[in-house]
Amino acid sequence: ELNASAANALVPHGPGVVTPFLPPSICSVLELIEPEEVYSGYDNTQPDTTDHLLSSLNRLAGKQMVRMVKWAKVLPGFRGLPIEDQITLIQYSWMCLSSFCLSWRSYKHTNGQMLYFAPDLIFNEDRMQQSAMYDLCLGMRQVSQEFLRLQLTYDEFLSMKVLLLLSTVPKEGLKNQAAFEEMRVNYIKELRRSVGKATNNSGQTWQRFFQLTKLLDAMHDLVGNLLDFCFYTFRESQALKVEFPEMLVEIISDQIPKVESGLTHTIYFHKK
Ligand SMILES: Cc1noc(COc2cccc(F)c2F)c1-c1ccc(CNS(=O)(=O)C2(C)CC2)cc1
Repeated sequence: ELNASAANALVPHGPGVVTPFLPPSICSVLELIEPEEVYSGYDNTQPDTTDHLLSSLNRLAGKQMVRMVKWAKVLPGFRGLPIEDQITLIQYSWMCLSSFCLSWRSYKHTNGQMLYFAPDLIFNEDRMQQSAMYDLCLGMRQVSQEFLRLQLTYDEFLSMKVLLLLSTVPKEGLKNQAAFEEMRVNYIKELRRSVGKATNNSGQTWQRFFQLTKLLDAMHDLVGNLLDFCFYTFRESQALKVEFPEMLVEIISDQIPKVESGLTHTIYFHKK
């Protein structure tokens, strides 16, 4: 259907001369709307105590969330969903999106050696130990090392990220389930196109598509553990002296009862 619309989008300029007007490709829009990197404002003069590290991560997450919502609002197809569904999808997937972007930055900037939360907040081994979530950090680092092994391309990363936004839904379904499913199918096609470009449409395309969809499934298991840690830290934030910005308080308070009463459903590409 893109070809048909592209064909009749040919703009005639006088007899016989036709200048093709092609709508921007989805991947070029995704590149355009991708948010800039965010600084954490980490105070390096302070000791790397657990509460200082985690409070700084939370401040950074809050800043990232503002940009994530702005990104979703200009994401092709997302505006067409009912506002309640937009809020639900962002609320259910924010940790997954945040972690996936962390893996990409860690891959791009440190070749998967460290966790590149922000240009001014990079976790080496010591900080991972100090953060009280060493295993979670190792899990995230493994994802970025998988990006390195696969030599994940930017376009593959961008279409995979949209699929993560569209992977956790209410068990009882969204307000407009059909519009959601159409959007999801379109971004699966977009991922397929990006993989085709990365493999020069060789026989490797389907194998790579299989590997990338396996990687997306693996994100959910890691993020489930992250959310558990998040909900625990949130509940004990006073005792642990870990600060949460207003943006996160809002999202987490809304999300905890839904996750803990089993109202959320994660869409996997592959059977367990
Ligand atoms: C910012 C940011 N860039 O990536 C990520 C997600 O990835 C991880 C986050 C922490 C440890 C990991 F190993 C991750 F991989 C975030 C992020 C930071 C804080 C919170 C909410 N706070 S929280 O309770 O979950 C906590 C972590 C402070 C304890 C949510 C996301």
